[in-house]
Amino acid sequence: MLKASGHMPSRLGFAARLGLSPRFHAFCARVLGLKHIARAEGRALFDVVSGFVQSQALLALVEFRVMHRLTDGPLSLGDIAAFARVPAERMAVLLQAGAALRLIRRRGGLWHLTTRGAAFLTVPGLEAMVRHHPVLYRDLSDPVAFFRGETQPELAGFWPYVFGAGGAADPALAARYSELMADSQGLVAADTLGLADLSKARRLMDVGGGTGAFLAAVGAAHPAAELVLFDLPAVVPAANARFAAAGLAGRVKIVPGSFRDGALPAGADTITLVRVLYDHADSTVAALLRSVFEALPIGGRVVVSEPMSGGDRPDPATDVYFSVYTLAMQTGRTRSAAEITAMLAAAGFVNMTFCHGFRPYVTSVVTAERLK
Ligand SMILES: C[S@@+](CC[C@H](N)C(=O)[O-])C[C@H]1O[C@@H](n2cnc3c(N)ncnc32)[C@H](O)[C@@H]1O
Repeated sequence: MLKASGHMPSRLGFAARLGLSPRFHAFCARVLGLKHIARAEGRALFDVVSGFVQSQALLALVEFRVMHRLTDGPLSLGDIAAFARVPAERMAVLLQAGAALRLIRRRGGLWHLTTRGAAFLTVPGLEAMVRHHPVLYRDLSDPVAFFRGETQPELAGFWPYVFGAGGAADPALAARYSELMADSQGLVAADTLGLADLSKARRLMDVGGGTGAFLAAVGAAHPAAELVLFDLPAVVPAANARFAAAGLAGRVKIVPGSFRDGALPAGADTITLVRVLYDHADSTVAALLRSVFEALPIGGRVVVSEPMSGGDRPDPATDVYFSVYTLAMQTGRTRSAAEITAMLAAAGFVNMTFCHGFRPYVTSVVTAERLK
């Protein structure tokens, strides 16, 4: 335990040395201006300390379908306790927590849905993500052993394709993870199309395109582009139905295959990799980027879209959530734009551009060109 009044390592920065001094904290608590900063910092610190309880309270509200039921109108504590089959005094604690998280609120003795609670229900993929979290939560139950690499995370089994095409041979499993991905693809597609100008793409191939949600969005935004979907054989059948429903069946070619097992099909002038790189180890990504380079013509362009680490400026969303999530997957890694740029350069690409995401926890984009 560090004693503030005792010896302090001289290599500590000035701000950290101040932060370790109880006298400095006492001083801040007395001085107007500094007092507000100290309180805000204290709150932020407590949010970090209590974050796991917040997310478990949210999961309970979701599993009891409290917010869903409130979309039909306000309800009393007794009604909610009855349909959730929870003793009223315990449900009162959960509802109070939900109100503190601004997901619901109490007015006139009844519980109502708030704008934030309604947004939670309507943002595609958010509820599915929360319901999927018990797996990640179990994986992190012993964080010391987890970070030492002494555990066998369950998440690695949830995303079996990261170990090779054979891992995704089970159609039921493939359908389960494809659904989770497709649910959240709406936001990713909207932000990717806002960050990268794809208007010049004549033939666009989406590698690791899942069930085609991104290509459907590209097809709607760019009616003249020809579209190609490349993904594992177990994943692509579900894409047919999506393209037929979107009236895109005639414009999309589906190519089943694994980018680990050989060259990518040539012919596209633009190749997109949406939430693909962060699933895989550096060696797999290096080989994939080289295959993308080989498949593109001179003048061709690659577009990488996924949540990225903040690198030198750590990002509270991506560097905590996605970095730990991809670590639990065992093969994945949440890379910064600088790391992705360096890997693109190593594959032969030039003219890299980085478009910082509007919502970095949804996606950011790096593009690059093949010029020789
Ligand atoms: C995280 S999902 C992203 C799906 C989609 N791009 C999206 O953003 O919703 C990764 C995708 O890469 C595909 N994938 C993984 N390994 C692959 C491989 N070796 N060859 C082709 N596709 C692969 C998976 O099947 C999956 O559809």
